[in-house]
Amino acid sequence: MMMMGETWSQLGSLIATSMFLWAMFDKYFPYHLRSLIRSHSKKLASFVYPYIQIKFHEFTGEYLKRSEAYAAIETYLSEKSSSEAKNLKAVVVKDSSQSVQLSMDENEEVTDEFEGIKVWWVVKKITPRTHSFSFYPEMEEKRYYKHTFHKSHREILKAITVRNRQRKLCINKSRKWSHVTFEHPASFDTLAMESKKKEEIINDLIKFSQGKEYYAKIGKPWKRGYLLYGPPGTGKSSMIAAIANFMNYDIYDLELTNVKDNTELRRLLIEMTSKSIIPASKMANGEEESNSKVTLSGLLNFIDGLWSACGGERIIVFTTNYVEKLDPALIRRGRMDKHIELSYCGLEAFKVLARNYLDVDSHPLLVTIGHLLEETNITPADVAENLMPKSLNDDAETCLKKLIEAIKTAKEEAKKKAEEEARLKAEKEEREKQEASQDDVKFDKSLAKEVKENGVEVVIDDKTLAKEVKENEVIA
Ligand SMILES: Nc1ncnc2c1ncn2[C@@H]1O[C@H](COP(=O)(O)OP(=O)(O)OP(=O)(O)O)[C@@H](O)[C@H]1O
Ligand SMILES: [Mg+2]
Repeated sequence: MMMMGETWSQLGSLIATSMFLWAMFDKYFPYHLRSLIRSHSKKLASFVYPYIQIKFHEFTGEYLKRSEAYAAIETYLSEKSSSEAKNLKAVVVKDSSQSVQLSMDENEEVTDEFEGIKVWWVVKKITPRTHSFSFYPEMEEKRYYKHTFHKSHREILKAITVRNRQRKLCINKSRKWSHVTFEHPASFDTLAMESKKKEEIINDLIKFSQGKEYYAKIGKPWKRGYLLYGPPGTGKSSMIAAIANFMNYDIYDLELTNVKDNTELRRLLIEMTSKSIIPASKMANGEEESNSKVTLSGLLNFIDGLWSACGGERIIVFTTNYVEKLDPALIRRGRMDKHIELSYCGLEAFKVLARNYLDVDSHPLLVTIGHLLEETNITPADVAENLMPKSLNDDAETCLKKLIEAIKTAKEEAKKKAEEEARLKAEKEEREKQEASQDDVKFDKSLAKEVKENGVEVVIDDKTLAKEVKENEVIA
């Protein structure tokens, strides 16, 4: 640590000397010689100071908002600095806890290792040179964290930054995309579904992300369509978030009812960046199509055409609660390459939720719940809701018992619903039967009337009618 500080101060004086020499050169050397020296001086500077520095200022923007990056670094370094740094300051955390957090004092330096790369952090303070009197001199001081690393790591850090870059959630409002930071915590780890199915999806995504050359070779656009289907609350939206997080993609949540016409749709689609995912859904009754000038099938057709012309990887995820009601043309392979069913909660999915929500890996009640889940249709959303502790006294066992009760209730309700449906079905069938026989009577009566008007005797049964008709024909 000391060594680093010393090296920097030596470098500082070396740079000051070169600045003086530079001014001399600038004044006395001819232009072409100056430009030659300038090009070499860059190499020299990077040779004598082979480090890259990044500053994170505490206050940013027009309204001097406290930077989230600065706050995050402060929190991150508070633990490190309390064991390493000699000069610390105590800050009261402004949340409900009102706890005290130790952070680095000005000019204090902390060494850190990031993915095997040595980096240094130092906090600096700028005090403005002002002659005016201020009641709050500390308000005018500006702090920043300086992050230093060797320039040989530039590429690796760049790759890490890309990997950790913040994802965007874009929505189309008043003809343009506007975005907020996408911070959904869903991941494949937290997604409740069978591990085999999960692995299959992950492998598919990895294969797709590595497929740039392959797609180019087979002459297909680098895009993939997923169809997620299943009842409400089975994790379709959660899976879209997990895919975006896993792939590091931005989400373009296209609201078709906000799109004026096809020209606007086309422009919005072209403006989408690479590495993006577009969710689309269809309601069962086609409601969206009546409200919107552009339709889902229109969107899919555009995507087929437009995305073929733009490079870059893109995923479209289509979700529905009613796969059986979809037009097969919408979900044919090539458009929706992989069809994934999200279903009611089974034992394996439940175990993911129990680990997530209660930190429970094994418990005697899991067997009971497993049996109950086999006999009952309950969504992961309902299971999750029941697993969540609702009061300070709720421990894992209380929550599991609550879930057992909820599954039993759901089972009971499903039984009642099935019985009710069976009763309604029987009633309907009975009604239809009666209506059919009334129709027969009506038909017979009108036939009888007609026959009578034509001077033929009333006939009731089919055989007699057939005979009568035959005879009439013969007479005719
Ligand atoms: N498979 C799952 N794994 C983890 N959590 C889930 C899962 N399914 C549902 N949940 C929980 O239930 C909530 C609702 O789920 P989600 O929004 O993903 O359902 P959905 O299938 O998209 O429903 P809808 O068809 O109504 O859009 C989620 O926020 C999550 O907490
Ligand atoms: Mg959803």
